[in-house]
Amino acid sequence: GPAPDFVDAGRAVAGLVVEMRYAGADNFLGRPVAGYEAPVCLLARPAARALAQAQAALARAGYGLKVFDCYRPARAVADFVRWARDPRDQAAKAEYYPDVDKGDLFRLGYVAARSGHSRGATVDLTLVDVQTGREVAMGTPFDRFDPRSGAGAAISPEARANRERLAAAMRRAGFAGYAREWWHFSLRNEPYPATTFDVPVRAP
Ligand SMILES: C[C@@H](N)C(=O)N[C@H](C)C(=O)O
Ligand SMILES: [Zn+2]
Repeated sequence: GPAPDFVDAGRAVAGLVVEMRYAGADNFLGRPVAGYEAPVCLLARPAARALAQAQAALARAGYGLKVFDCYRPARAVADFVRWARDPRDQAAKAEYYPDVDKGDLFRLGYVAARSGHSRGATVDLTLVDVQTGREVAMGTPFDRFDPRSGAGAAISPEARANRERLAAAMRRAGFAGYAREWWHFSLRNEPYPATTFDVPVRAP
């Protein structure tokens, strides 16, 4: 199909912290994921623009955004699916899915077999304190596949306020959250609502 109009959000969004977890080994597979050839955050142009709006609004309150995943090629999702079918490989279980069977991650909605990330307008992200550069408390770490990562979980008042601050900024910029994962947001008005892309993640 035609090449999507993706931009490097690390360049397009002033102050954005980029930590592409699936390009390295610190993720729920415990190894780099297929299709991530460079640790860059690619997003469809209107999604990058909306992210810049959220980042600018948060900056006025002393916060910034750190992204963990952006555009995700279809081959990366296929890698997730293959990995989930191999019960012998549990390298990252203790850190990422201590209380769920890896074979249930799709059925429980923690990982999608057809992901909005592959359309280039979905991001996984958290808040950082601009002064210290440190991530704020969110109750659970990114990609902890557990009910405590979802809406209505019993977490500290501080973590609840931080989740709400992130969600409010993203909402105002045009993104919708996801009830099971505090870090996952999709642009409501997607430029490619019906296209799953598979071009690898490379520095543009
Ligand atoms: C795997 C996790 N970071 C995520 O993005 N989950 C949603 C459901 C997805 O895979 O689209
Ligand atoms: Zn996500």
